[in-house]
Amino acid sequence: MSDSTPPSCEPVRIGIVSISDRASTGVYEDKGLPALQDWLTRALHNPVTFEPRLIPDEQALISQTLIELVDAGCALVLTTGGTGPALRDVTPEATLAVAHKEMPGFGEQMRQISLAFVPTAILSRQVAVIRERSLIINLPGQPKAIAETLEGLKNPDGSPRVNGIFAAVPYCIDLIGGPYLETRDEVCKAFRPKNAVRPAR
Ligand SMILES: Nc1ncnc2c1ncn2[C@@H]1O[C@H](COP(=O)(O)OP(=O)(O)OP(=O)(O)O)[C@@H](O)[C@H]1O
Ligand SMILES: Nc1nc2c(c(=O)[nH]1)N[C@H]1C(S)=C(S)[C@@H](COP(=O)(O)O)O[C@H]1N2
Repeated sequence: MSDSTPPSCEPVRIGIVSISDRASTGVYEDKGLPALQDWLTRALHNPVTFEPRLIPDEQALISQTLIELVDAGCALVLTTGGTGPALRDVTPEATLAVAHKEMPGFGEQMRQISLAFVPTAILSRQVAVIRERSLIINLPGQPKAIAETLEGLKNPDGSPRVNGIFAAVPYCIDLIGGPYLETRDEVCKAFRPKNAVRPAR
């Protein structure tokens, strides 16, 4: 726990899944897992136990991995890669196959944010779902897309220009009975309705 960790911070287990045929077979170095871990470590005060997985674009294996991570107690699972239109891109199908509820707002907002960065943002079919007490979110495979979609776009003075999707993640996890996530405002200011904000202890 770092010095800046509020004393009340609950520990959280987070699954991070990089889905790439080439990174998983060593054709190129995987940059997805380090990017996910770095961003989440910067954004969260909570002590995090990461559950990292690097797997190829195989639908059954992706679904099985997501189920295992939920069963292992991950309150949040973030995937990167395999959301596009290519024949091997099946991450959304594998995610929907394990869904108990769909959360379409996350995909809609991520495509909106990504349009501020690349015109091909509309090619990402990314989805988010709830399975049991876990929120599973697909992010695009470009490593830089991870911070872009989670954090959004900032003005030169650091104020948010387009809200990243992570702003809504802590309250979503509250609502499914997970740990209370506390973010570093300079990276991502989480939004909760007033009655859901826990007073500092
Ligand atoms: N895990 C990763 N590590 C590093 N770069 C990646 C990774 N995943 C994707 N990229 C980069 O982002 C681009 C788009 O990602 P996408 O998920 O569409 O990969 P892809 O073209 O289907 O190939 P693969 O599944 O073999 O990574 C890739 O071509 C690659 O340059
Ligand atoms: N923020 C952001 N979103 C992005 C991109 C990006 O570079 N940044 N790349 C786009 C591209 S080129 C594609 S093909 C789709 C799907 O990417 P994936 O198959 O790597 O998941 O994500 C899109 N979304």
